[in-house]
Amino acid sequence: MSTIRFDRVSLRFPGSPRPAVDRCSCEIESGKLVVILGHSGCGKTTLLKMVNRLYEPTEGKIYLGDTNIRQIKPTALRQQIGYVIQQSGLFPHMTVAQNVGVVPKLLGWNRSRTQSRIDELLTLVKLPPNEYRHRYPAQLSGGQQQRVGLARALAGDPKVMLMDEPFGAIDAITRTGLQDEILRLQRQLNKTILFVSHDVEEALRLADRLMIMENGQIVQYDTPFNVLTKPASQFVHDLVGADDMVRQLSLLRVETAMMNAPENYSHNGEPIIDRDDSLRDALSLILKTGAGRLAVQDNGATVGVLTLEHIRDSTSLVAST
Ligand SMILES: Nc1ncnc2c1ncn2[C@@H]1O[C@H](COP(=O)(O)OP(=O)(O)OP(=O)(O)O)[C@@H](O)[C@H]1O
Repeated sequence: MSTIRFDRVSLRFPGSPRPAVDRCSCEIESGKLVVILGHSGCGKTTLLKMVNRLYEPTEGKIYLGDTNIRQIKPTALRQQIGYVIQQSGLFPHMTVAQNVGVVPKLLGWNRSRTQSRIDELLTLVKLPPNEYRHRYPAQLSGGQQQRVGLARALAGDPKVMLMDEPFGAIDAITRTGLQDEILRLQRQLNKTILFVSHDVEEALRLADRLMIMENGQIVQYDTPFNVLTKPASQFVHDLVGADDMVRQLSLLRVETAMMNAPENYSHNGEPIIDRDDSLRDALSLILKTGAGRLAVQDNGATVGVLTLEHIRDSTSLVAST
């Protein structure tokens, strides 16, 4: 089990008047992507760094599955947890292949297993191994460096990934592409991911669950849809921009409002939309084609249907808050 559970976790840095993380309790379900969202200084990174024991809580406990992480040696723990940070953290004097091979080497894998894992991972993050294997980090763009950082974090096949503003320093267009990659990879790999962001659009786009933090505390932990439609406080409402409907339609994914396809559903020529597309895209497709409903697809398979009513239901919920 790769559930992460925080049990009344606090951390007060020495000499600080108030805790950076204050009595946080919550459970991250196995296989979910949870985005920690909040203003600068609210404790996001501090909470994240306690999971791989870069910081130790001053109170409370953190469990990985059923095990209190204090019972796991930090080095062993970090081999089980992938870690991606903003500035990729690649070793500049090592090639791409050597960087990705760091954890397999630590785990004592032989040369051929390590090499094939490196090629598999570079292919997974869309960097053709023949072209990129021998390059140094300085010979890559910022977005490519982050892809290598991601491949490196995935190398030991960890069940848990910690990602601390991994795309924070990347331009907006590359960033959207990398977010798409994360969604695609997550469908394929099903990791438990804790992802820190202070970008609302990124958070709403990626998260299965949003963890909203304010002054070291978790003030709401829910799906993006519920956070937008039922913000727990004025602070959350203002943070996520809960009264801008058009913006919300462009941020919420089709899958948040669709109805799952019935078991015997067969595609009948309806216009097709991807489950990761926005509700705004879906609305314009309905208006453009005049279709009664859209077939929602994932990798060519129909997984749901979406009608104007589904979209209207989601916006009327928003409007009523
Ligand atoms: N090593 C440290 N020693 C003392 N105080 C710290 C330390 N690291 C962080 N803090 C303080 O703890 C609080 C939370 O910091 P943290 O880095 O977790 O915030 P954050 O939400 O990740 O912010 P940002 O979005 O700016 O990265 C801040 O007030 C910060 O100044």
